[in-house]
Amino acid sequence: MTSANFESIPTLDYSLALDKETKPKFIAQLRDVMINVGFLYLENTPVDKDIVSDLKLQIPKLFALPQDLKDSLRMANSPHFLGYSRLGAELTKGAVDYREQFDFGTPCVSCFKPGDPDYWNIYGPSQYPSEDQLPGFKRLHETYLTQLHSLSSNFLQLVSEALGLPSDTLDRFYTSSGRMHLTKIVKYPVQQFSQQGVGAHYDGSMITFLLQASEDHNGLQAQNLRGDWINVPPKPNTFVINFGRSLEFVTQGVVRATSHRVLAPPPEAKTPRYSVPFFYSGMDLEARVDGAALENLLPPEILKLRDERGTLPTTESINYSEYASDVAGKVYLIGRAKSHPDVAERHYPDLFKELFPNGMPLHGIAY
Ligand SMILES: O=C(O)CCC(=O)C(=O)O
Ligand SMILES: [Fe+2]
Repeated sequence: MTSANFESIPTLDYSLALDKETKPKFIAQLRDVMINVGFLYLENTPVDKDIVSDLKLQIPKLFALPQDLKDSLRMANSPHFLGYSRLGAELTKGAVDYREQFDFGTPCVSCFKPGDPDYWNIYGPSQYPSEDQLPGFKRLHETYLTQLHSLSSNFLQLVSEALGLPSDTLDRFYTSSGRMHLTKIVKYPVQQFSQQGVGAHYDGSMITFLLQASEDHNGLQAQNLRGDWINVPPKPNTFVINFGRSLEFVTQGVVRATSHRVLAPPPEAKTPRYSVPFFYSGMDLEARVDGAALENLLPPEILKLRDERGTLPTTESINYSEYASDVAGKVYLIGRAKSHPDVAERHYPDLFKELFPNGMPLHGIAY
């Protein structure tokens, strides 16, 4: 068994899950890791290695586009919170994040109609540089997203099985085909002084698949049950998987949403750090993912493992607690609005006033 006070991040071999003989071993390892650690490296996935290496080559070119072109794709254009954010535009836990990023969704057409709840407007089309500006990028990235989407839905089934439930149990939160999953392409430039790349937080998505696209950079850290920060260094040919608050809520705390953060590269790093998180976040907008959702389904022996692990006495992350009372779409919108108040002010003025009664914040709330 791994310890909830882990000192390093375990690695799971996805190929074990694809073979009938070895699948039970994989499921047992996954159960242990998702209850005690909430973070893992996944190796031997079916994601095409050539697509991953082509994407890694394209990322510096994406950020090297002229600043006015990047600004023309700014997130404030988009009610779906998709687009470009300049360095320092995002806030986590009351402080500026030193990262520059593009947020994209899996291909999606907005289904929002006037009169719908405002959170129906959070899924919609992405803003890409044109084919002339960055040849091949959109097609490559969308192919990558298709593969990550397929890996996510297969992995979610393994999570259900590791909970001792039928493999399609968690699919009920993702029933419609038109949902959008969120991804970011992120650049953390070298900083002269110690700075947060992104502050301590939980993810809201059920599962996050992170590609650490700069092989030689530390920076990502996960928090164990004692509150210590543990390095999650890049490991070639793997994805880092972590679980988010919606899965923690829906499993009544069995699966750990693990607090994590990124330290910006220090001057000796010399080069920026790049990363690509893919959030399996496109749940049904009206889904409730509170503890009642799977009530009476979770087997007592699984709940016992949770109780033996204990709960977190110390954490620096407190976000996404709204899952206890609001539907998934609303919680997603609140999280996005708190991270990007300028987008919220423009496209969701009523919500902006509710969240920021004193006007545009100098510092964000805990997202
Ligand atoms: O860039 C990373 O390595 C992690 C980013 C992250 O945790 C996030 O965007 O939620
Ligand atoms: Fe995260």
